[in-house]
Parts: sequence; C-alpha cells; structure tokens
Amino acid sequence: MSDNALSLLRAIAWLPTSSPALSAPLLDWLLEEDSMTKRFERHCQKVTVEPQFEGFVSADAIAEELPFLPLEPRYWLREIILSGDGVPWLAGRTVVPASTLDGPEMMLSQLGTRPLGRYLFSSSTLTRDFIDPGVAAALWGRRSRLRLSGKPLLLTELFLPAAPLYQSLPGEPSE
Ligand SMILES: C=C(O[C@@H]1C=C(C(=O)O)C=C[C@H]1O)C(=O)O
Repeated sequence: MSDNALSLLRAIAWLPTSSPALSAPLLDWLLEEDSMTKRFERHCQKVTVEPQFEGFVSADAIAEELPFLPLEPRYWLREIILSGDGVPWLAGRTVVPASTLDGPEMMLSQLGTRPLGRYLFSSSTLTRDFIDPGVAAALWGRRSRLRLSGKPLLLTELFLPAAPLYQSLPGEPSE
C-alpha cells in the first residue's frame, strides 16, 4: 500500500489553481496554509506518522524536486504515511537540501514518528513560497516549498482515499 501511494505521489500532475477541476471546497484543503496535521486532528482522535524511508540521497533520487531546490551533493529524503485513527490518510515526501540542516534545522533529520508539521509550525522562522495543487489517479495532492530561516525544503503530499478531504467533495474516489 505505502509503495503504491508513494509511487503515485511522484506521478502527480500539477494544475494551475485556476483549473476548473479545483472546486472551492477542494482548494480550501489543498491551499491550507496552516499545519495539515493540525487540520487532520479536527477529524480524528489521533494522527500517527509511519516513516517509510529516511536518509540522505543524491540529486538523481529527487529529480522531481530538483528544479525547486539548490543543486547540492546530498539531500535528506523523508517519506511517510500519515494515518487518522490508524487509517492511512496521506502519503508525504519531504526533500531537504543538506545545507538546510545546518543549525537547529538538523532536527528535520531526526523526526522519526513525530509529524513534520509539529516541528515546522513551532518555528517562528517558517515561511512558504508556494503551494501547487495536483492530481494522480483521481487522488488529490499538493507540493509546497517551505523555508526555515530562509533555507528551503520541498514537501509533496498525496491525499489517500479515506482522507477527510474527500468527505467534503461531491463524489468520492473509488476505494
Ligand atoms: C507538513 C506537515 O506535516 C505533515 C507530516 C509529514 C511528516 O511527518 O513527514 C508530512 C506531511 C504533512 O502532511 C503539516 O502538518 O502540515
């Protein structure tokens, strides 16, 4: 399941926010500026994160993200499945240039089962450059470039069929 979700995440087709396929209720989720973890917590008792991969990779392992990040010898890659009350709701892929890890941001490479959002949204230096919506196999997704103390990281999220996002939309994806 997680391999398929993370493969689909890498196949997301990106859309302009003006796309007629993006209804207002959908954009309300996809353009969420605050923590998605916190928003999910409004729809369940417990949000949990299961890392599927965490480690340093070279630029050729992050081809999709490279146009949005500085070219460096290595990047920290984190891939996770986030669940609400044990049901998979989101696949997440975060790419952090090694230079972003200098200083307190080293914490990004030590998250384990702690949701990335808890760290990001506790920082007073967090900024967001953009959010792009997208779709893959009838599942909605988004990618964001975020910065901590001006240093970039790229986060891609794919909302899985059971995610609460789909409850607010007419018609739901097939299970
Ligand atoms: C970025 C956030 O953290 C969530 C948790 C992630 C993780 O632990 O890797 C990845 C994607 C997010 O949905 C957030 O809460 O907005």
